[in-house]
Amino acid sequence: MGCIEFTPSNFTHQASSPIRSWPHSTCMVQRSHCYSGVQIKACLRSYLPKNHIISRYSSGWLPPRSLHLKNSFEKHSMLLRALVTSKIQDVSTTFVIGEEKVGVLLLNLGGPETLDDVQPFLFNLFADPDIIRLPRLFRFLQKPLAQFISVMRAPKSKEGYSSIGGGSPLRQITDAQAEELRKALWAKNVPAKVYVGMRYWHPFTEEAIEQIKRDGITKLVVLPLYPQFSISTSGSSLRLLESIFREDEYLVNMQHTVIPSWYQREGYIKAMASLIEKELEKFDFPEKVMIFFSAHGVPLAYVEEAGDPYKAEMEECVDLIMEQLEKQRIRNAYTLAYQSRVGPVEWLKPYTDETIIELGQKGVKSILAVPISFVSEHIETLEEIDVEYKELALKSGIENWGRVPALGCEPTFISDLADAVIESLPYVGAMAVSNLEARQSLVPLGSVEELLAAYDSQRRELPAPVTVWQWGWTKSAETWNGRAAMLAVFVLLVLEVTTGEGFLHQWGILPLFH
Ligand SMILES: C=CC1=C(C)c2cc3[nH]c(cc4nc(cc5[nH]c(cc1n2)c(C)c5CCC(=O)O)C(CCC(=O)O)=C4C)c(C)c3C=C
Ligand SMILES: [Fe+2]
Repeated sequence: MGCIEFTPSNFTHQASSPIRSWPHSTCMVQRSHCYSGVQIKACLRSYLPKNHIISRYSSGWLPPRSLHLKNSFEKHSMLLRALVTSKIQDVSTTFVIGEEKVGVLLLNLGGPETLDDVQPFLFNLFADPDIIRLPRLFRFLQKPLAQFISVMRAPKSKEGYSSIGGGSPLRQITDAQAEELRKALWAKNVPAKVYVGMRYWHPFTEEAIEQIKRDGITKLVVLPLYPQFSISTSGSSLRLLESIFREDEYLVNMQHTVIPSWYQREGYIKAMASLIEKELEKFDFPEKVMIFFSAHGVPLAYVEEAGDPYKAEMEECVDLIMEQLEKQRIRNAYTLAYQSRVGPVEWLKPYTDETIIELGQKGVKSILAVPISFVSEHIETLEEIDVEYKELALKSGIENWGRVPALGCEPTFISDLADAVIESLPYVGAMAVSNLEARQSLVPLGSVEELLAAYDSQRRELPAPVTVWQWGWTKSAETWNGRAAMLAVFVLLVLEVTTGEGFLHQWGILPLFH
């Protein structure tokens, strides 16, 4: 076995945190393929930041997982790049045991821990312009509107949360995932610290960032806990992070990289497939069960007008899981639908509830629901799927219902997340790869700013706000609730202007117009 050796002479591009004692690193590249030395050098050059020196090339061999990628040097060079990345164990260790301190920031949504938290949690959610984006002229209404909607929705949301034990389990599960990820990283010789930053509830992203600063982290891997990217989830968290980074001198100089989505990773796909296989075995006739992937929806306009890659990533993710199941000789029928829509605008279709009814009408007797857009149990698995959809299915003629648990701390999954972090380490602080490379690489990476620019290059407006909300759990209430909401917002505005008191004054917005 030969090896490729290279010496990263000066990996950093920011003078504030140089790696002063980078050792001579050796990277093994397996060879069973026809690369020429020139090709491998070219490949390494394309992967490494410009100032890296490839000190010596001898030979290498490629591992089996590359063999299906035939005939394309471009593909091979990508693969080789990924291999180089994943094999640099000694370099990764250098990141943390040298003068650098590596942190991993897990981004998640957060959830109310008690019933009293529900309304303020909802306020934070609806105050997010990536959830409701008002036309520029009406931006000043964002907070009053969020206050209004959250107050109106809170009673029904509370019902939901009280039925699952009085609060969201999200914090507890995410903390456990962080701890398991930390252990997995240490077991792989990467002694990093892992932080949790929630978008809408404690521990808020701001709190995590404060801790990161106190700990003196110099290199940060940002890992949203959403397998697929959506403007409304990872995008929103990253946008917030971007604004925090911009305003803080320490953070501006801290090197970071982002793993924007990871639904395509082998470990994640295998973990999902094995959970599905295990649940299928609980049915009397496993091969007759319809595998029903149920993803959280987003308004259709996010995908069609704002360019959200969520739907495409979701569909690809389902295909990959089904391919994996096929390898495990499981060839069940399957379908993908979208749940949890809010308000009367059109969301991604088909809708989960309508699809369940249709399947019942077509004579399907057994369904295994697979929550696919989130890796923790939460209100929408524990209440919506386990209670509402199950009930609907049974009413629609489906006799057998099962549900795949969320991944949580499943070891294969956590170990794969750790690998994703390790593979991303050489990118930390390196000049970002081009958009093309980011899209093709096994772990697409880039800085927060570049990522957001790639997804939202012209800062296009997200679709018109969903101003008409449903705040009941039932769909039939939508229209009237929506009309009432519009009327109430109108009355609210009239009162504000005529009395000089109200939400806008409270937030110091309206005096601007006096
Ligand atoms: C990938 C997952 C999610 C997407 C996409 C998403 C988009 C999205 N959500 C709302 C509105 C609400 N979401 C709520 C809770 C909630 N949302 C997700 C995930 C995604 N949301 C999770 C995991 C949770 C549950 C958190 C928990 O506490 O367990 C809620 C609050 C619950 C309720 O009252 O129904 C709202 C409201 C919109 C509008 C949106 C896309 C624009
Ligand atoms: Fe949501």
